[in-house]
Formats: sequence, structure tokens, C-alpha cells
Amino acid sequence: MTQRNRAGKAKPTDAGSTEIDLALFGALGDLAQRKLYPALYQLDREGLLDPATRLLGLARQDVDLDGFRMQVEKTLRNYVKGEELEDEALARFLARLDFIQLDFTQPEGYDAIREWRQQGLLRPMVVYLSVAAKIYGDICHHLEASGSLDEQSRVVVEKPIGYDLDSSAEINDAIGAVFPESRIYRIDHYLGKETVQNLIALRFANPLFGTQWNQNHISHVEITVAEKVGIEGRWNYFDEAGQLRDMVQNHLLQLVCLIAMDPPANLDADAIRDEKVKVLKALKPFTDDMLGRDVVRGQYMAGTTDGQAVPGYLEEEGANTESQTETFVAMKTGVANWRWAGVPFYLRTGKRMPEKLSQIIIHFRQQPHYIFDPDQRGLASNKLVIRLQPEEGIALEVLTKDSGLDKGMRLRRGPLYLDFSSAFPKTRIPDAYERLLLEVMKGQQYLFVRRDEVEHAWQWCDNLVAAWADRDEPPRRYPAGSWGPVASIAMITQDGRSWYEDY
Ligand SMILES: NC(=O)C1=CN([C@@H]2O[C@H](COP(=O)(O)OP(=O)(O)OC[C@H]3O[C@@H](n4cnc5c(N)ncnc54)[C@H](OP(=O)(O)O)[C@@H]3O)[C@@H](O)[C@H]2O)C=CC1
Ligand SMILES: O=C1O[C@H](COP(=O)(O)O)[C@@H](O)[C@H](O)[C@H]1O
Repeated sequence: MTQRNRAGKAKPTDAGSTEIDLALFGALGDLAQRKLYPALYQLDREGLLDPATRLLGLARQDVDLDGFRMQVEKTLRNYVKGEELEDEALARFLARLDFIQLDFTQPEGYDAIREWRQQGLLRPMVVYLSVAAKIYGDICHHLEASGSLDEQSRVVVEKPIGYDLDSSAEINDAIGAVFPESRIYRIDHYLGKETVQNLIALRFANPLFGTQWNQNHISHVEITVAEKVGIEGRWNYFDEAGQLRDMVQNHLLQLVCLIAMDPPANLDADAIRDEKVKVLKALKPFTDDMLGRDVVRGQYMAGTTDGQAVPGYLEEEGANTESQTETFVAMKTGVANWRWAGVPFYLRTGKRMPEKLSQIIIHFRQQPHYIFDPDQRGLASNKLVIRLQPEEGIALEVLTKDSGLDKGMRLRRGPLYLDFSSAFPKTRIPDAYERLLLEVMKGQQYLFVRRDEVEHAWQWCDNLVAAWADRDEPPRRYPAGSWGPVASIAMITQDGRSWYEDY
């Protein structure tokens, strides 16, 4: 596809080009500073930003362009590793920045965005909404009404999209009134993590796993996404959401999809997303009798992190001391289809856990007939441990003969280990936002979430939230720095299993 610039010269806008104008709403907010500028800077440093690409910051603070650039520079100095901060790349990056002060909810001021676009070469505009979802609709509407968009403009929206199915539908409708689905990029930053994308490679490029990936060979699946941090000053947002909406509705369910989905016909965005939707539709809903047994909600109390005392959730800044919001959730669920019939998926995620750790463990079934020492029967199965963060890697636990003349045919368990940083030492593992921003610029949607995915995920969560509300039970307390309420351990041990602890 080509378009005409103002001088009438054809400019290529093929899917591989990063020549765009990026308009960043919420340019002085937390996400922009901690994640988006460092990611954009890294893309620039790696030579992946087209020289002509321009970045427009939009915020309501009263700063001029120099002040804005100084603020971004300070941010980069804070969040980019010293050895990766290069003077030339930094100067080039800062020179790309423009700034417009604006109240996003008011129509006045949007003309300035249209004019900014016209000063460029009318290359495709990416609109990044790094603001609360409740104003996505206003922004899209004002952008369209001011004539700032064209048929190539794309919009990037952050999670969470809404609070439940109804509110997410309302927000999606408002965005959809301006942008078609093919130009809406819904971020789930877990999909930008290299190790999460690697799930696709691991499953669909390796016949060894491809042939074993079903209920005939897998007994259960475990997903842990543990965070060491608390709520990081985001009380107002978090207390309304809780860990189910903040982490399970999006990140954990996306991981479940990538583990459980059938092979897509190809790597096209919709081929992948169609398969993910089938998984979301097949997720088992919770019934009231399952709640006491298969779901545990927790809330952290005061405790210690890295040997330092940390406050409980109810003592965090701005806290409502009556809050019953969960900061931890563990559950046993499943995917009701032919591939996964009878295979439990145990999920857990929480804040203020002993360490930051995201990992998926695929537990394979035992051999149909066992011939070794009966005492060692518990050892006798393979596990595939997929470490997403930190120290990304994959370990396949296999059984071998214990060596030594006195050992007879004793078994021992050991890993076949692929540690990404030592196996590929020269490769920097990019941050999720680098990958996602690059894909948006190129117009590739396969790492973004389609509307029906968001809605099926909400539907499943809404069902659980409604069941919780009926029971009206307070969350179980757990000390900060622990692995969550003891009940979450009991939940899995009642099935004769345990959370994988070989951290
Ligand atoms: N921060 C994070 O780690 C994550 C954030 N997200 C999502 O990203 C989005 C942004 O989050 P975050 O950066 O934390 O939020 P912040 O509140 O830090 O940033 C939002 C920015 O938008 C500005 N803003 C809000 N309303 C207006 C308005 N009417 N006119 C002009 N400016 C306005 C705010 O300005 P002011 O300061 O003046 O109010 C603020 O600078 C949210 O959707 C969030 O859910 C998703 C995952 C993680
Ligand atoms: O989306 C969110 O994710 C972060 C965890 O992301 P990670 O990349 O550090 O694993 C979480 O802390 C935050 O509450 C949530 O909104």
C-alpha cells in the first residue's frame, strides 16, 4: 500500500515499516515513564525506529517542549541501564519528541494534533492511550471529530479494559465506533515477553512436545505468577480490581490459552486468536460447591520482603482498612474439550510473595507399567518447567539411573536445562513493550488481544466474582513474604499433588 505525502511523493507503508507518527496520551504518567520511553529508546538505539518517526507527548501538565524533553531524559536515566544509555542514541531519541498540553476529555486542543500531523508527511499515526480506560472513548471521538485520523491510524489500548463484561463492552464499543478491529491493538504485556512467545515455538516447532500435548500424556498443568512487589502506590486502582481482574483475567488466562490452544493453521493474528478464543470458551465455570474447594482468595498482612519489614495491604498508603479485596488467588480450573478432559490447571498469583517468579510446569503422566523400586514411584514422571521470568529458561526433568555400584537400578531425577542467558549470551532479552511497540508500528496484530478474547475472559471472571459475592467470605490472610494462604497448599494437596517448589 502507498500513500501520497504533501510533496506528492509516494511513501511505502508496507507491513514492515516503522515510519509512523506516535501520539502518546498520558505522556507523563507512570506507564509511559517506566515502560514506554525506555522501550522506544531501546528500539531507537537498536536502529529499529525509522529516522523519520516522530513522537508526540500529550499531557495536561503545563510544561514546554524543553521541559518535556528534560523530563523524558531524566526518566531514561532512571530506567535504562547505564551501559545501554548512549549519548548519541539519547540525543537522537530526544530530538524526535514533540509535546502538546491538552485536557483529553475536552474537544478544544485536538486541532493542534491534526496540525502536528500535517507538519509531518502524513505517515500512519499510532495513537497510544496510556490513560484510564474510562476516557478511551472521549479521546477516540475527539481525535476523529478534529480530523486528526485517517484510514491508516491505529490505536493502542492498555489493560484493564473495563471492570467486567458490561463495562468492557461499553469501552470496546466506544473505541470501535472510531477504529475498526483491524486497527485496534489491545495490550496484554505478557504477550510481548520473549519467553511467552516462546511457548508457541516450543509447542509447535518441537514434534517431541507436539505429540505429547494432551490428556493422554499430561496429568496436570501448574501456572505460578508470583510478584514480590505490593501494590506500588496504586491503591485506588488496585482496590477496585483485585488480583483476579488485575492478573488472572488477562495475563494468566493468556498463558492458559497459549498452553491449551490447538495448533493454529499459521501464524496469522486471527488464526492464533481463533484458537485462543476456543480455549476461553471451554474454560470450566465455577459452581458454588467448587468455591470452597477449588478457589482460595488471600490478602497480605504485614511481613518481610528481602529481610525488610513491609506493611500489610490494609496499611498501604490510602488504604480503606475494611477492604476485602484479594491480593492473592489460587484456583483449580480446567479446559473442557477433547485435548484437556480431566486435566486440572492449577493457577496461582499474588502480590508480596517471597520472590518474583513466573513459571509454567507441565506434569507428564507416569509410564503405564512401572518396574522400578516401589519406594521411588513418586519420582517417576517427567516435568517440563518453563521459566518465564526472571532467569528465563526451560528445564525438562528426566529420570536416569543413579550412578554407583551400591545403587542397583535406583532412579534419580535431573534436568535437561536450557538457560537462555548462558545458551545465547550475546542476545539481550528485550522488554515486552519493545516487542509490542515494534509490532504496532509494523501493523502486526498477532501479539494483541482481540475483542472476543477480552469478553470471554471477562465472562468467566464475572461468573467467579458473582459466586464470591454470594458467599461473602473475607479473603484469607497471609504474611507478606510467604507463598500465600496455607489453604492454597491444601487446595492442591487434596488432589495428592503439590506446588512445584524447586525454585
Ligand atoms: N502503570 C503500570 O504499571 C500499568 C498501567 N497499565 C494501564 O496503563 C494506563 C496508564 O496507567 P498509568 O500510567 O499507571 O496511569 P497514570 O495515572 O500514572 O498516568 C495517566 C496519565 O494520564 C493523565 N491524564 C488523565 N486524565 C487526563 C485528562 N483528562 N487530560 C489530560 N491528561 C490526563 C494523567 O495526568 P495527571 O497526572 O495530571 O492526572 C497521568 O499523567 C492505564 O490504563 C493502566 O490501567 C497497565 C499495566 C501496568
Ligand atoms: O499488568 C500488571 O502487571 C504487573 C506485573 O507485570 P510483570 O511484567 O512485572 O510480571 C503487575 O504488578 C500489575 O499489578 C498489573 O497491573
